[in-house]
Amino acid sequence: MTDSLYALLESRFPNDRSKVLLETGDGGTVRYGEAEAMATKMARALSDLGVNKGDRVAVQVDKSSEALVLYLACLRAGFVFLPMNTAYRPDEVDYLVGNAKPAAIVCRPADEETVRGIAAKHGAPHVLTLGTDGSGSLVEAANAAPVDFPAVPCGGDDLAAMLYTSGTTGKPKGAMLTHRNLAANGLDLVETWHFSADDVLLHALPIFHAHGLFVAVHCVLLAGASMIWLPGFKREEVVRLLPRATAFMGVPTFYTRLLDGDDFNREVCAGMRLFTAGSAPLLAETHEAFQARTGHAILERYGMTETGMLTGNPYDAERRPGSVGFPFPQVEVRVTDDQDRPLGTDEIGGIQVRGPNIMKGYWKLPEKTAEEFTADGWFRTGDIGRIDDRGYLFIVGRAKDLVISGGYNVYPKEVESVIDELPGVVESAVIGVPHPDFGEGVVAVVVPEGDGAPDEDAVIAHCKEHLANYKTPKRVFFVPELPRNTMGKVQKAQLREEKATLFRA
Ligand SMILES: Nc1ncnc2c1ncn2[C@@H]1O[C@H](COP(=O)(O)OP(=O)(O)OP(=O)(O)O)[C@@H](O)[C@H]1O
Repeated sequence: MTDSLYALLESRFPNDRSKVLLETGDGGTVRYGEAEAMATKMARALSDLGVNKGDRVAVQVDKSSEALVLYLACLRAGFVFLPMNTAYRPDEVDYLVGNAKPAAIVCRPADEETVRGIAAKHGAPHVLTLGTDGSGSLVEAANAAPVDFPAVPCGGDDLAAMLYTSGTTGKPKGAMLTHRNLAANGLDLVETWHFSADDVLLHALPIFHAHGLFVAVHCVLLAGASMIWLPGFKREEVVRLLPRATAFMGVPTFYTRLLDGDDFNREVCAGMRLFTAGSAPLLAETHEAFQARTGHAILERYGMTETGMLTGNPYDAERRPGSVGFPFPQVEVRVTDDQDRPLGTDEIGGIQVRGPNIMKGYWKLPEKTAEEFTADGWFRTGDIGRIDDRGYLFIVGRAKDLVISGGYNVYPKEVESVIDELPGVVESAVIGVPHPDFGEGVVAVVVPEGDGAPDEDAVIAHCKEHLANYKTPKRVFFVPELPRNTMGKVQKAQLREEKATLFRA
């Protein structure tokens, strides 16, 4: 008996292994049977080097079909897959390698020399390379290995993957995800979102993050479905290939970019049954514009690296713009006060979650882990929200974004919503920056649209009309666009840094 995620996935693979698992945008294909055989050979090659069950395999490579096969190989062998953001610079890789102590590092061929230096410094025994065209020493070693490596039995509690998160608040922490965590969440999603063997998912997300790696890939594998595998999000490619797909998963910026041209329309989406969004809040107006253009209501869901997916708008009932919907079947969600006491309908507090999907803890940080869980096993997400009388969850902000001005709590999301109502405003980001009197002063950064955009005084006047004075921005700045990372998250830390000395005498 094994609770290995690999065993579960394999049990769901189509009987006919000649079915296409993925197709690359330029017509190349990988069949289920080929992926299985190659994963076996890669597992064998890494194992022959001395990588053992429970060892971390750190990976910083561009998206390719081989990179996906490497993930499967690690699951098969019981290695802990540790994907790294492709944008990480050597210092960041150095930190992660020093912290995670991987037995092997797989990197882009061009980074080999740098990574070898990092590996030597931290005693990581093996460095292998993987290029986007299937080149590199990892594939060479796998090609030379026999198709002979029985799947390693794993317990539900054994680690399957480790993803580093929250670089925005200090040093990144490794979220330890077990076979049970990933399996439970994957099964919830496949069922809730009605994935079947007939689905074709257009995959344009990165795979170093939970969204593209777990949410998207597990839905496909657990349903025995297929995917079109793009190296990244390119608007023209997505518009070209959508007519061949049934499902698409994106971060909000994917959707605003798709809407940015008339060639994206109902016809392109005729065969689609599901669009999902997450990783960052989807603006209600994007949701509405998308529905008007395509007839599809984007299904917004909410999750975290540490927890997998937590809630989502319903598949069969109303998908409400601005809400992140209901808990997935195996997930419990509550909103609490500072003392972990559950709050009532529409009361705003910390979002806490519980279920088989919640991580085991932060790697080598037992104290930090203990802080994030209540005594009875609820995980503190750090997000702030409310649940309405129909059970829909709304995210109001993030605890780490909270601004405390003159002793009062200001939830940036509330102020942003008021500013965003103004004609001529595309979107806004509200931050707190050091202020000599108030501790923190509220500052708004606004993206204007067209000629009718309001000026600083107009934004402040509008806020004063709808919000208490302490919530009203003291200053307003205009920028052509907000700084975002690859997952579409607004980089508030960067904005705070830019404005850090604004109120200094
Ligand atoms: N649909 C959504 N609406 C609003 N916020 C969301 C949504 N989905 C995810 N989020 C936000 O993303 C957070 C989870 O993001 P993630 O685990 O990627 O790391 P992070 O905390 O943003 O930090 P880092 O990117 O530095 O790792 C959630 O806690 C929530 O704040």
